[in-house]
Amino acid sequence: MSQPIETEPQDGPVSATPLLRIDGLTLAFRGVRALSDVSFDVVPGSITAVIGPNGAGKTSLFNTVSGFYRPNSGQVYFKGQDITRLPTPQRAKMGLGRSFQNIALFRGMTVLDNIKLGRHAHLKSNVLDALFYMGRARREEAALRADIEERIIDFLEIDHIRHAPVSALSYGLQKRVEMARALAMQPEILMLDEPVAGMNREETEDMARFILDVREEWGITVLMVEHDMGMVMDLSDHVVVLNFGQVIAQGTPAMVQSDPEVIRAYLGSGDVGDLRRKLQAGAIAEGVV
Ligand SMILES: Nc1ncnc2c1ncn2[C@@H]1O[C@H](COP(=O)(O)OP(=O)(O)OP(=O)(O)O)[C@@H](O)[C@H]1O
Repeated sequence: MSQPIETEPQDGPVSATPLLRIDGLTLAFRGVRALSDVSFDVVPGSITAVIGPNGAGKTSLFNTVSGFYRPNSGQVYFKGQDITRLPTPQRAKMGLGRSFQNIALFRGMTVLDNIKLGRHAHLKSNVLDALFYMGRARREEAALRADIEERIIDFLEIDHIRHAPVSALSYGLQKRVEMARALAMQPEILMLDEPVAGMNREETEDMARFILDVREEWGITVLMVEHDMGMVMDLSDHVVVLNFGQVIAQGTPAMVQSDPEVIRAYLGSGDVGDLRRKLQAGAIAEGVV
């Protein structure tokens, strides 16, 4: 039985038990090390971003945390419990929700039906549970579910498309529906894999607002992988930088933006994107690289 974990005592505000702790994760594919001894904490109520050049290991990390990959070594703790060996659906039931880099919706189904699918993480799964899960309790849960779905639809401003097939929607709206489905799982932590990839400026700003509101209004902790540096730096409380499967820096956006190793990693990979633009007025101009 795993023991609950606490963070090291810190200066400043009272330290909280991390909602998610990544502890020494190593993952290799036929000799290729995708992750090497990766460790960091996600504090409850935070927005934490994982960034890094192409091939740095971000998706591998997400897949390991959500249970699609088994690490070669290291642990993942969620709410103080070791979930490293737990199957994906059980992680979801515990409150770990995620969206995918490439939209994973049922394209022929309506928006509402896709959102309803999110609830399956909470369906009773064994026979005894099913036998007791009848009558009043069931009706009450159905009413509660409908209420949650309505709140999500309202929150994400997708009422006008609730009966539209997903395949008829713009890319930006599909990403929003994917977020709605993840919220329907009633997660405590929402893992977003490139939430604004492929979006235009307006769609990106909308999504950024929703991510902030998910934290502010719903109290959900957010862990995201994102290439859009402007958004990462604007939204995040904590940024973890991966390069070749290793954590090369972590801290506040201001700290990682001026970290010479981070700048070198991005410049070296050619995957500079708008980091260069963001940094030009700062660290690069100051000659740290
Ligand atoms: N299923 C797999 N089989 C073999 N190698 C893999 C697999 N998935 C990832 N890798 C390798 O692991 C390393 C990390 O890849 P990963 O996709 O996690 O990086 P990433 O940071 O998400 O990249 P991107 O920003 O391009 O999405 C790369 O060298 C990649 O080729």
